[in-house]
Amino acid sequence: MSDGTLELVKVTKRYGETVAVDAVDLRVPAGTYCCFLGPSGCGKSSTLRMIAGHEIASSGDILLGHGNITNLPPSKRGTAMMFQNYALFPHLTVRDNIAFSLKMRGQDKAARYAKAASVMELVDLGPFADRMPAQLSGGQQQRVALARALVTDPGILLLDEPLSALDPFLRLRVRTELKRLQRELGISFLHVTHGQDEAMALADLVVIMKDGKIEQSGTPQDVFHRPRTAFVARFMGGHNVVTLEGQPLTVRADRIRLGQGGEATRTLSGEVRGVEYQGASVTLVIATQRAGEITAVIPEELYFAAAAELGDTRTIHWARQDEVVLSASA
Ligand SMILES: Nc1ncnc2c1ncn2[C@@H]1O[C@H](COP(=O)(O)OP(=O)(O)OP(=O)(O)O)[C@@H](O)[C@H]1O
Repeated sequence: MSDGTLELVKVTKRYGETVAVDAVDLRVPAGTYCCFLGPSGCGKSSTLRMIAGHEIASSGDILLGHGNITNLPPSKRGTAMMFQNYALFPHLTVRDNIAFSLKMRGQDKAARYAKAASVMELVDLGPFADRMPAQLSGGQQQRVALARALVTDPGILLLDEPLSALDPFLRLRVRTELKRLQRELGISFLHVTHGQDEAMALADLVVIMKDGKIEQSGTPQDVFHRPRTAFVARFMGGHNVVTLEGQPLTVRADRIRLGQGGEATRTLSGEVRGVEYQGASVTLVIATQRAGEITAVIPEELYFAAAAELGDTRTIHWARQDEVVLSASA
């Protein structure tokens, strides 16, 4: 297995007039679970495909371990990619699907079947070795795709929306499984997703992209506690973005409380526009004059001590230390 620290240096991808990835710099230390997060079209998949070698960078350098892999063919990079649609060969058994790339590399049958068996064990596919892909469930097909990517002992595994085809229940299970595998293998996983909850649950490093650029990167806690821009705060969810005294700032919805605040708090009042019971908490939307609509997530017992009806006027407050000042951005 190669040393897997990945570095992108001013990596750019242009498709004609479109700049899909714009001079991106990023360092992913070996053994990191890294999630690329961002809205559709922000350049996540293009970045991944350039790392995999399925696209060639228009400019910039991609370094893996000690080597510059920018222009190497995919099979020489020490990376492997798991595709969204799995791309399994329908006429090959699970075992032969998994062993296929070893065959392409000229390994003899005994060696490639032995390796395929060890990877099948890793992802619990042993009992299905002789089945055809059409005889597998969606979750099992997904594990074959995963095993097929891992069979070459990559230094980095690239996953493009690996969970998007699964139902919500299976998605959670496979998510746990991916994290376990990444820890067990000790290699970096680079995982493209639309889902902030997926990124928060899995990542050591979250990279939030917008318009081909990295808007912010850091641990999930960093990004959630200290979003730098309104875009990041909104994209991560659970935040209010307001402008008070000319200063854009964000405060988490779960940091807002009902009633008058004391020292070092910000107090506002407004009309209750929405009340949603969510079990452990109640979500209120309060239309304030000074800061527009504020969403407050109030623990159930605090809410029912002073329940609100639509149209009521309510005072809310938050601690100033819970405010995060935002830098100018869309
Ligand atoms: N082969 C291509 N030819 C031309 N334009 C492309 C090509 N691939 C991607 N693009 C454009 O590049 C931009 C980034 O696309 P990319 O697929 O990297 O985004 P993404 O963040 O992965 O989006 P999604 O989440 O929808 O998959 C988009 O504007 C897209 O239309």
